[in-house]
Amino acid sequence: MTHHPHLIIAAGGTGGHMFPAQALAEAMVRKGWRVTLSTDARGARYTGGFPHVVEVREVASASFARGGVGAKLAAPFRILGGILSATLRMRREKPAVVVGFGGYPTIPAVAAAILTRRPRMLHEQNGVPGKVNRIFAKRVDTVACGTWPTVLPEGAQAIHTGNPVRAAVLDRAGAPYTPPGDWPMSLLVFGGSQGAHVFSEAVPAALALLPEERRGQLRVAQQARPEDAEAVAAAYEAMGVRAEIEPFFKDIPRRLSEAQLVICRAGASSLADVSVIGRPSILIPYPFAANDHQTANSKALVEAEAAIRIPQSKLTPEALAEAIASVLTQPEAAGRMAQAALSVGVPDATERLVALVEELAGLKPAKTHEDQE
Ligand SMILES: CC(=O)N[C@H]1[C@@H](OP(=O)(O)OP(=O)(O)OC[C@H]2O[C@@H](n3ccc(=O)[nH]c3=O)[C@H](O)[C@@H]2O)O[C@H](CO)[C@@H](O)[C@@H]1O
Repeated sequence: MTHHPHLIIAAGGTGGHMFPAQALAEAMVRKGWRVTLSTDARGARYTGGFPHVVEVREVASASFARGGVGAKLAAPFRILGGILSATLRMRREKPAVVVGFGGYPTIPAVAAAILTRRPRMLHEQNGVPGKVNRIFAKRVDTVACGTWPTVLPEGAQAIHTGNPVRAAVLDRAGAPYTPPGDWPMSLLVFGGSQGAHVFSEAVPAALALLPEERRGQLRVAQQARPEDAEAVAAAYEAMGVRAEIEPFFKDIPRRLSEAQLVICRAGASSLADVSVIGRPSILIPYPFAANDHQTANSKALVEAEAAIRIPQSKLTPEALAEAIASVLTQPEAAGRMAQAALSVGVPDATERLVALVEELAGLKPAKTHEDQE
């Protein structure tokens, strides 16, 4: 019987953690590894997208943040129980590597890897780590960072891998950018996976301030929550702007590649998409994200002068209109922004994660920090 190295991937039950976990799982399965996913019931629902050879191991979900008083009191015991059974199992199984992607459901597997001294790493998607990754950051061999720089506890071993993006984004990586000119200009507006209510008022109000002839050249595609869609469509129609309004665009990669300007939040995957394809952007970080991590996420693009950041507290129609006009009326500057975005993008994030896993398993010589860019 051939020996397949065993990778345990632990990921919390939200798209933000699951998506990069899935990208790594697929790549490792292709390499002939046996992959086990450790997640909770919520995470198990995402696993439809995982390669079927991945074995899903559900852990009792025990978040301190959710549930009633009874659930909160029981949470530490459930977590301890989870750690204990994961530890006993890991002692038997001796996985080659354990990778945690963040979230409460990763506690048992990552803690067990620490207790049984298995090679282990974390992947942190955001510029400020979530609670669980912050606790474990110094007790793993490596923290692979989706966002660079990432604020980590002192002493943690950090390496920049970027956040994996989907195949449809990679197909358009660095697609030639058409700077704004006299032809129709496309403006793409989207929130995170849920959409952003503020954009439904702010963007039409900003476009209303642009000179009429400029407005006439615009083609807007805007993600809006279902309850806002009608009002947004009516606002654009009233000012003669051609607009497509959808609750969720399935073809964001194509739309990004065709956009002259993107207005979005600063979620980790959104920024990975924008920077791998390479488009100028106006970013309005979601102000209630834990530890304001979206502002941290946007740092690299803003410092590279690829993006204009407007804090939500300063998001007036005037400020947004000024930012939009500054990109759309300066084709050369817009072209430079698109190029600068590419310098932040990491199209080979999945390969970088794979290389780290192989290195931890002792299958590849360790890279020194100097080898990194
Ligand atoms: C509100 C909140 O706390 N959001 C968090 C959540 O992001 P959330 O999952 O909301 O947002 P992300 O930016 O990470 O991902 C959104 C993904 O959906 C795509 N998309 C979006 C709109 C659309 O119409 N079609 C479409 O395909 C985007 O291109 C992107 O690939 O997890 C991320 C990763 O931990 C964090 O960085 C975010 O801060």
